[in-house]
Amino acid sequence: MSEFDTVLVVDFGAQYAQLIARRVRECHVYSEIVPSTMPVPEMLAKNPKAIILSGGPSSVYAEGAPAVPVGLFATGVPTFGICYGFQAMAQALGGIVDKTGAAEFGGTSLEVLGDGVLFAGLPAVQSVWMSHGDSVVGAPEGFAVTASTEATPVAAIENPARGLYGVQFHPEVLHSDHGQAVLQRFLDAAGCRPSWTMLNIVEEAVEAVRRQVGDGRAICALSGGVDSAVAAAIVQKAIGDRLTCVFVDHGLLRKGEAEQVERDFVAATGVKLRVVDASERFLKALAGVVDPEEKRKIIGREFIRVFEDEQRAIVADGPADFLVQGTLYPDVVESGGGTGTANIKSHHNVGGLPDDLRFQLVEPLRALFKDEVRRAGEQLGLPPAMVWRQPFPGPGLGIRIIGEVTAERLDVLREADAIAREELSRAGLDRDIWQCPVVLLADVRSVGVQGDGRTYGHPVVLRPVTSEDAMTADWARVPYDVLSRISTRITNEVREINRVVVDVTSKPPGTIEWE
Ligand SMILES: Nc1ncnc2c1ncn2[C@@H]1O[C@H](COP(=O)(O)OP(=O)(O)OP(=O)(O)O)[C@@H](O)[C@H]1O
Ligand SMILES: O=c1[nH]c(=O)c2[nH+]cn([C@@H]3O[C@H](COP(=O)(O)O)[C@@H](O)[C@H]3O)c2[nH]1
Ligand SMILES: NC(=O)CC[C@H](N)C(=O)O
Ligand SMILES: [Mg+2]
Repeated sequence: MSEFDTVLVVDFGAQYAQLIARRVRECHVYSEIVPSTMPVPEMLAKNPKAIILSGGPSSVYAEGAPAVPVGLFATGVPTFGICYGFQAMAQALGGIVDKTGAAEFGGTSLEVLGDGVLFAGLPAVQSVWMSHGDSVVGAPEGFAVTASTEATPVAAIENPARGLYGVQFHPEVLHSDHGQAVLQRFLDAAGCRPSWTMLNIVEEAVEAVRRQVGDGRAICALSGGVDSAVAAAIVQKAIGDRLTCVFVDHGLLRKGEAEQVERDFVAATGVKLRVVDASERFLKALAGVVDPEEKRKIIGREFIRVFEDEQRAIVADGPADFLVQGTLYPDVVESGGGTGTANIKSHHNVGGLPDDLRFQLVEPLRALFKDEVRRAGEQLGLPPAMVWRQPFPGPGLGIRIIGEVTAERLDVLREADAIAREELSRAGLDRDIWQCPVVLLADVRSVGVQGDGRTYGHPVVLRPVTSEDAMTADWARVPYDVLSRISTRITNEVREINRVVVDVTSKPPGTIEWE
């Protein structure tokens, strides 16, 4: 018997399918996503202890709407439907789903009815987060209705004898006050043991890499950030010194970054590291380019070209056909890589990869969120400074210069960025702030007065944000005196900049980076 139980999340095209999986993992039960088109025997091969049906954009009664996989309810595996998944379950079992005109979006008050399993011991009235236009108007036979809202009389149903449960609201979002508790009750009812930890995922990942790479060789795209450091540590455990890490100085790094990464990474891990100065080729490729997606694609392509050169350079050692990247789930979903999700921006390591990629990718963290990766990093014994380092995007300062990227502009931004980082650290805010991009509006000028003379310089934008996982973010309330010190120092010390502004936009609607 496996040491831990598995819960499958059947994805009907939800924005937040991974969020469901992650909430299950927070209950110490392993969880992974499968597409709703996966046949039931394939699901059973994964030996699921329970199944969760996700939300999705379709209406169950529409033509071509994704349906519950045939035969699922006959398997006897306890199943929990959420939103679309709830509607699909109700319909499949003979209930009635319709567009009632009673749409609910956002916070909604839910009234618990009777003594069901999912709401046991929870408040009789609670706030839940809704996002639906269709409703279950008739529960299937054998099911009790266990909650309702003003607009939705059938807001939750259950048939504990069959292990089937469904809710109209989204327990996975933090805005549902007792969402995590509802999920926990389902997992308990399904008999899932809380025995899964990050250690399991590390061990599983090491095993999977061993299977994938066999006795081959790999190079790891190493950035000094937490994601690639954890990925490298996992792959090193799997294949030892058949791994070589490659850190690319693309000229878009921050002040002192190349030296710091080279020094600290090798000291902390003992992994073989090659540092490549490729700044000239990146700058050349970016000359004249202003479109963000174009920049991202160029950077993604140049990265790969550098790795190919490196592959040839270390070939004396034997060929390295595998490329390890610290890709996380948000990189994938924003690049449009989820089932039916939109392309927001092409992350260089996913949507920015060239079509003629010859490497086989090794991405042990592709299903995880940053805070989960940090926990894995701690389990692997990486030093806190590495585990807690703020994220810095692979395309670097290239996507923080709005306009063409040039060597001079990079120098200006590097100085401003170094000052902001120094002052935020000095104020002890590193752990409170997720990250603080500094953005140079290179094509914008404004009039200033300095030393009794007129200036006509550029603004920089400070973009301090707080976040749990980079999927959503809020602007950080940095104390005024800290902002004031940053502003004064930047305008005093960086001649080209005569104005500092603060970005007070959450995500959504803004993204964290400006491009
Ligand atoms: N300068 C670089 N040299 C080599 N590989 C890089 C570089 N920058 C990014 N990468 C690769 O791209 C991946 C994605 O970058 P990303 O910034 O999301 O992750 P990270 O740098 O590892 O962690 P963090 O998000 O904390 O910065 C990295 O994990 C790494 O594999
Ligand atoms: O490796 C990366 N390659 C990229 O192309 C990329 N674009 C954004 N980011 C980082 O991802 C998080 C979410 O950023 P956005 O809100 O701007 O999409 C934030 O932490 C960003 O810094 C990137 N990381
Ligand atoms: N978020 C969802 O799963 C929505 C389900 C369905 N499309 C509705 O509007 O009711
Ligand atoms: Mg990074």
